[in-house]
Amino acid sequence: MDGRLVFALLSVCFATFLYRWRRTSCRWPRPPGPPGLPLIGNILPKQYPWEAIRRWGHTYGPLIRMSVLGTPALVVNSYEAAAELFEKRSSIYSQRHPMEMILLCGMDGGVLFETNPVKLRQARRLVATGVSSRELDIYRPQLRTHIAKMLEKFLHTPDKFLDHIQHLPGEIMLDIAYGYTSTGFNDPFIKEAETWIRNFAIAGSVTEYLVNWLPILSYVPQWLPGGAFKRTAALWNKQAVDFGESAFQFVVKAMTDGVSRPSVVSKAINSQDPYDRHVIVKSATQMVTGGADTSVSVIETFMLAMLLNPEVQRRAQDEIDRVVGADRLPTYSDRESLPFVEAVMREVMRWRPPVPMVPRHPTQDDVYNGYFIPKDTIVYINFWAMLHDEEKFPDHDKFDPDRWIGGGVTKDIDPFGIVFGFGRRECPGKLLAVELVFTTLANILAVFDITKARSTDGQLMTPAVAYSSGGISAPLPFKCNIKPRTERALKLLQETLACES
Ligand code: HEM
Repeated sequence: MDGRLVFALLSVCFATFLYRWRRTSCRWPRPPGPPGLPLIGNILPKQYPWEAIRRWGHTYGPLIRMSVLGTPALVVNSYEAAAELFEKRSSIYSQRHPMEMILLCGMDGGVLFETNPVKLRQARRLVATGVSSRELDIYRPQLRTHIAKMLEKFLHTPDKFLDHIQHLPGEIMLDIAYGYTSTGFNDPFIKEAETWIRNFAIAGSVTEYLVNWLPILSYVPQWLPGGAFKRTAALWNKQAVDFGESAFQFVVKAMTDGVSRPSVVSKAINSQDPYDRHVIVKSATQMVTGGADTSVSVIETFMLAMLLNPEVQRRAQDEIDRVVGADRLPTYSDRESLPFVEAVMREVMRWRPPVPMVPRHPTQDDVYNGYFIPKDTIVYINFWAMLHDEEKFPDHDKFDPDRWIGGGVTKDIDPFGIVFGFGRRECPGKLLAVELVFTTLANILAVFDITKARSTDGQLMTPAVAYSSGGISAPLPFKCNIKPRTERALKLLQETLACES
């Protein structure tokens, strides 16, 4: 080999070594963490990794260092550390890189994973202004109609209640994002959206795909054994692109034909301050996925909690009967007058937060509490650990809305201040989510009793509290009995439906 080439190579190696040595021999220690296996590092349990990491916190404290297949990661388990890093130091901790599987599936960019600051600002603006409190006034009647229609489905096919809940937020999000009205169960567009939502949740899971921790695997050809994930990614990529494009084109055509309805996308297309087309297409699809599965999980958790805690259900229903009366169904404007229903909603979010952890990527080296956090570490915010902190929530795994009655709710324990994230990347759909969830919960309570179902041999069945372990965690399928509470409640529902139609 040419001597100059050897010299150049040696120089590069030496410079790399020096750079790494300088960073690792930095005078600050790294945060503590569980010892890992050589090369493999730490092995995260496939089920509920956030709970395992919460328990590690008993030994290692609020910041936990891990390494998975050579990729360094840090998990923030406490509210105090999260508020400091993601709010006070948000200029360092507001970046989110797409995981490798998300990249392979073409689900990167948009509001969730844009790394270009100009496009990210556009994307945040698009969603934040699209579902601001002013815009919600426009969408409120649609929201109520969708909820009333779901209650009607509960009435006719109560055993399919999980399907009905699954469809509700997706239909609302398609309506708000694109002005699209679903034609029912077999609506092809809804099906496309649901496929995209499902694919997205799996691709973004911390434990589902090895390539998310070992990006070099993305070079494995599709046809090799072990390359199946590449075939999956190619299919999901096509589905993601097809869905984003057809949804966007639906709005463009409706606008051209003069029949478009108010929507986030039509508002963005008409904006005086123009948006990049890609930003609109990707951010709108991510709004659908960001708003759908999260809200589904919350409503399903509510059903499970009511089933398992009949006395809580009765107290919430009594409050609605007392405050709202028997002449109408509850609306969002009743929220302040229904403190126990509010406490139920708060406890649902705390007990089983739909998004247990999210990743961020510091854009520069940092030191927190005497610990060194290097720039390229993936930093996970463990919302689950914050909401299951035994010191703040005694008997933390018990569903107990009374935690929220009578005392002040400080920021460090308020689930509404935690489950939607922190700082500049906080969920931009928070207002919509809270309104959607509150209105749905209050209306279900007003119209229906939720009780245990019976098995074929007549025994009452108590469902297990078992959840999926993807990026968004939701109850595994369970059965329950849904019956209208009174003739009066039924009549009110029918009147509401007639009025909305
Ligand atoms: C109960 C329902 C919901 C929960 C628990 C939830 C939770 C979250 C969380 C934890 C994040 C990440 C925040 C962070 O990094 O700190 C997020 C981001 C996001 N959410 Fe929500 N969300 C919900 C509903 C919605 C709705 C209805 C929308 C519709 C507009 C939405 C759209 C988004 C978007 C677009 C992002 C990405 C923001 C960014 O990365 O800058 N979410 N959400």
